[in-house]
Amino acid sequence: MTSRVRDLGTLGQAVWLDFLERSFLTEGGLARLIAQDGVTGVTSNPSIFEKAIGHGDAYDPDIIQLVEGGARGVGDVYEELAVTDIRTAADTLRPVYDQLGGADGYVSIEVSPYLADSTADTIAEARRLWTEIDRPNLMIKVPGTKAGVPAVRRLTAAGLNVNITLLFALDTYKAVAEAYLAGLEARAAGGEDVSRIASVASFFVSRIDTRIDTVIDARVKAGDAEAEALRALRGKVAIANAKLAYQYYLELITSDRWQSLAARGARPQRLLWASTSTKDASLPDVLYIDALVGRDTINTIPPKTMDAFRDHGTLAETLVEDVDGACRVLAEADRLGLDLAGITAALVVDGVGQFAAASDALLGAIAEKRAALLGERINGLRASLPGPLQDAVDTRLEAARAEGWSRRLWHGDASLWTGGDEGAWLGWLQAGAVDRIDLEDLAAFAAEARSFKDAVLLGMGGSSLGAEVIAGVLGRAEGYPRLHVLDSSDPGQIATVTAAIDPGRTLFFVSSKSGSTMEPDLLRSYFFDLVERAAGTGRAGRQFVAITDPGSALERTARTDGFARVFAGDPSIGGRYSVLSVFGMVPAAAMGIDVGSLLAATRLMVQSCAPDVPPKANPGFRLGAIIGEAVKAGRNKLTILPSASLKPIGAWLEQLLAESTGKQGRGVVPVDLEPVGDPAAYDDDRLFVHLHLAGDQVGEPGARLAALEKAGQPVVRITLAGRDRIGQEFFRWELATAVAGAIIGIDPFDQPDVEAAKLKTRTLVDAYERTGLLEPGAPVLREGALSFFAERSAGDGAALLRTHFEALRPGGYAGFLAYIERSDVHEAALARMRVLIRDARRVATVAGFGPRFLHSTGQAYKGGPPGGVFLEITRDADPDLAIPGRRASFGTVQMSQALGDLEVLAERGRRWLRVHIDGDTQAGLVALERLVAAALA
Ligand SMILES: O=P(O)(O)OC[C@H]1O[C@](O)(CO)[C@@H](O)[C@@H]1O
Repeated sequence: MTSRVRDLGTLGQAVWLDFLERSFLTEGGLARLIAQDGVTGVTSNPSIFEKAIGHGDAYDPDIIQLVEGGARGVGDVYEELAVTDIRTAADTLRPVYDQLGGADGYVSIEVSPYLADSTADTIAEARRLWTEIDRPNLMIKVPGTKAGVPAVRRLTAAGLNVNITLLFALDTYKAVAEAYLAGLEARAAGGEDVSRIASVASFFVSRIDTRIDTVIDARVKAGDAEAEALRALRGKVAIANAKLAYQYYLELITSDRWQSLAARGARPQRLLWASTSTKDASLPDVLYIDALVGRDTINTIPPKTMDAFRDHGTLAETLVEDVDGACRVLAEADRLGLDLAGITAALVVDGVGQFAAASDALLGAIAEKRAALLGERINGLRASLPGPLQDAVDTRLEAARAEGWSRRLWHGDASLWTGGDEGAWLGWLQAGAVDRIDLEDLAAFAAEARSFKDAVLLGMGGSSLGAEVIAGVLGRAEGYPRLHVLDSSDPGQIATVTAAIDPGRTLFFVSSKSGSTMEPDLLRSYFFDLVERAAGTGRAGRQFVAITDPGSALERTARTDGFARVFAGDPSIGGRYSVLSVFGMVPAAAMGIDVGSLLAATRLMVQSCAPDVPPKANPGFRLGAIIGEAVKAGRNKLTILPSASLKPIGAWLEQLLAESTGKQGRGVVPVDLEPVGDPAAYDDDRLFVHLHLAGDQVGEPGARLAALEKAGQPVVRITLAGRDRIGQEFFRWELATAVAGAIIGIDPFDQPDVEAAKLKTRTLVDAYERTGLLEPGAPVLREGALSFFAERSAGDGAALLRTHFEALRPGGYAGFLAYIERSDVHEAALARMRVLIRDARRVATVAGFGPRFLHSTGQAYKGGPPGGVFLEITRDADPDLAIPGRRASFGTVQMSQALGDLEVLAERGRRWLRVHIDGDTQAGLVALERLVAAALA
């Protein structure tokens, strides 16, 4: 059968197919084109795969199999699918390749466009694909970028077939041709065979005209004096450019340099015309086939254009016709100021961008299919946002995609944040990885832990909050110790834990990344002494376990005191990001929790947030964009509304968000444990996040969310199908916080304002050790059991409180800093006062128990957004508790912390008032509540 397409071969031009798709391959489409039209090759690119895989359901059975077969990430899924298709195409073309002795019969696959700026990464990926696909008639496509050209030389020298893509400019083509020659020469110099290597230089044609003609049309429309001359160049420049490239090729193959390689059997690098479908409907649809026919070249043609050529193409060796005319076209373009060099340079950048966008679309489509397949195995997220916020989030996600944020974040590119040392603090990204936690060792440790009735974890902030969530949400398994978290210097709180345990049958975790935090150190000495007294001198160590970063003071103490175990943290993970590392997993194991399956469930989320998942399809990025854009829109009070079983996650989220983002006068102020109210109670500074565990009652938050949503408040709903999905939220929120930090423009891994309060405390405690004195200042008022400390007096207690609350402004917030025992009763008393203030003033309210919050939200209260108005509550430590070997008691330490905290708040210009309770704390709180109500009335 005759075929006009096949006849191109008689003129020395090979025809390749610029298309690939699974069913087309498996149903014999390619084989038919080979047989009927003499097609001798196939090219693919990210856009082709996007069209093939990203739409419809042809690949779904494979995707299901891949996802179910090992919960793989989307990049892996894509590659498996692409590799399968490329192998099939290569095998279909193999007879052609064999028949032509390797002169043709190739199929091309492109390295990831994300690597276009890195020579080393391009080389590594090309080699990986070459080895994985393992076909002699494979070509690896490398972009003709600055970084791509040196890769061509190295890959050619290594014996790979290379197709250099995205060539527009003659100069780049010359550099690429040179790289091929140099690569072959390097091989020849090493005595290696050069006869089995093929290469093509893919010149993109129509895109040049599209750009130039747009400029021409604009100038003509604007009444350019040269309108006629400009119009005459429409649809001509790209072809002229290609003709000159071909002239260069003809020169090159006659050069001595080439001839000596040819004598060794080397094959010339053929020119391949790509982008040959006509984009401008006013030009002939076979323009870029008809005009580019020449010996030893290739035209890679999309199916529709091939059909058109088959129907009405013209067969003539046009490439060498009227070369002078081509020179004249380019000279005329130059005279008319059409900037071909600028346009071709921009086209390379654009081309990489387009392929990256296609890859993103494809990976996003796979991510969506994967998420649908995983169903409830992955926690859901639904957001209902007011229009402008939704628009800002969408714009951000698209910008983040175009700027490669996901990949840059995973690669530790600090320019996403402040360009500081952020890249050194990303160890948590790997924390969910299988090999990071020694599961066998943890299982052995869990078996040892069974002999204890209770476990007490001594640690602050990130060194305890994660473990507390795990204990509260997952609970201990039968036969394993009950976990008590002690993150306080409050004597009452310490006494409560002490009373709840049998010191001789309790395991103690001393948990501190830095190993130098004051509270766990004091608590360690207190409990060590207690156990020594119960178990006998020299025997306490076996009940103690340290979790700390290598080389810390705590590690040394643990060795000296004969601790049973020392678990080493990862110094590239900051405290608040450490829950999926030993800081959360070791206590989890002690509670009999199956850490392996917790991490396996978590990994589904990690993979959903992987670098190759574009931001819009990436659950962590989506949440981060919502938080970051909400902050930018003034909605910086992230109000946490968990369902009953998830309540403990609030404190962990508070630290993560506040300490990470609350600095330089910006960031999130998390609002936890504030009872949910009616829409009228809220201003427009909120973002509500509801976390719901399947099986929990919808309850208060759930029921009121709809009303809030209706009132135009932004509401995010996160759903967990099971308790073991809690790890997914740890990871999602860590990533979201890092993303929000990038949007807000701060370093989410430091805590610059925490240190100040620590220093003040230390000074006060040290002074006390020397003098036995702690000067709490003189109250401006005593009223019943309450003493008021303020900058100035203002009448009675209610009046003082009224003046205090009058400082609250829209967008500000009221804070309770309670240096009292953390208990349900106290929490409820604070909650009642919070509601009074919120409903009276329409401001957000926060509350923290001291010193616990100092290691958490304290950062944002001091360094974050202004507008905080703080009421500090202290009380007499009665009974107090002594600290072994120290003059200062726990009560003294706690009071020093309260005073140090206030000093720093005052220094930072925050509004403050301290109320000290004499005698019974509960009664004092009741009295205070009455005064607060009166003050707000
Ligand atoms: O684990 P460490 O070093 O004892 O620190 C405990 C907590 O204290 C802080 O450093 C704040 O003081 C937190 O960032 C941290 O999570």
